[in-house]
Amino acid sequence: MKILIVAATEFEIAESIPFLQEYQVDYLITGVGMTATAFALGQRLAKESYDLLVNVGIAGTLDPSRSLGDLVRVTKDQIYQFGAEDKGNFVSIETLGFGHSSFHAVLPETQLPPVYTQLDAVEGISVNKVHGSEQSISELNQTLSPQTIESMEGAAFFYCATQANVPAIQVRSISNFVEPRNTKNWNIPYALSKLNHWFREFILQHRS
Ligand SMILES: O=C(O)c1cccc(C(=O)CC[C@H]2O[C@@H](n3cnc4c(=O)[nH]cnc43)[C@H](O)[C@@H]2O)c1
Repeated sequence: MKILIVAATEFEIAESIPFLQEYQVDYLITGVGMTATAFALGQRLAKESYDLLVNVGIAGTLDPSRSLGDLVRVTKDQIYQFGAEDKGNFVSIETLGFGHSSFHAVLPETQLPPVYTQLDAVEGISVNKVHGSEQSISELNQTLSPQTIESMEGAAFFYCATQANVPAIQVRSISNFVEPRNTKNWNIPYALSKLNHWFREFILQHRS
């Protein structure tokens, strides 16, 4: 099975690049955000065929019961607030009739290994602006499930995979809580160490 590992930045998968080269697993660095992700992945999928796309990265969580470094599988991801404002109300892109905002993981026909299936399944939102104020976070808490995670790429990744009809999964390691901005509370090195360990194990289990 031909796998493509997709990450926003090289930094996020740097410690595993020698491993990916040794096991001849392709990887793609897209750049941060939905636009960069869609362009880079769209270009790659126009040239190469894959059996499974794996989006890996870090994320914030709304869930106070989580620990930094927890790994989650994202089964559904939405482009957050994709639509229009109508005075005080939000009108979704679906209601406007211009498309979709939510996209899903699609599993391949062959069973994925326990290292994936045993992860907690959560929903994600993809944003252009990381939430970082009491007011905007309180709106999130009123409208989303408490387990929701936030990234800047996930929905674009699922969108591309859906358009290209390729199975795709997304796994994120929690680097921070979605809270009023304080990056001193983030633990990116620990989250990345857990993430890299996870996807190396995923590749090994998947091959055996
Ligand atoms: O503002 C800073 O100083 C800062 C320092 C390190 C990283 C950032 C990011 O915004 C990283 C964005 C990057 O990581 C993902 N990510 C991680 N946590 C979140 C989050 O709470 N909300 C949205 N995205 C997050 C994201 O997918 C990007 O790839 C800032």
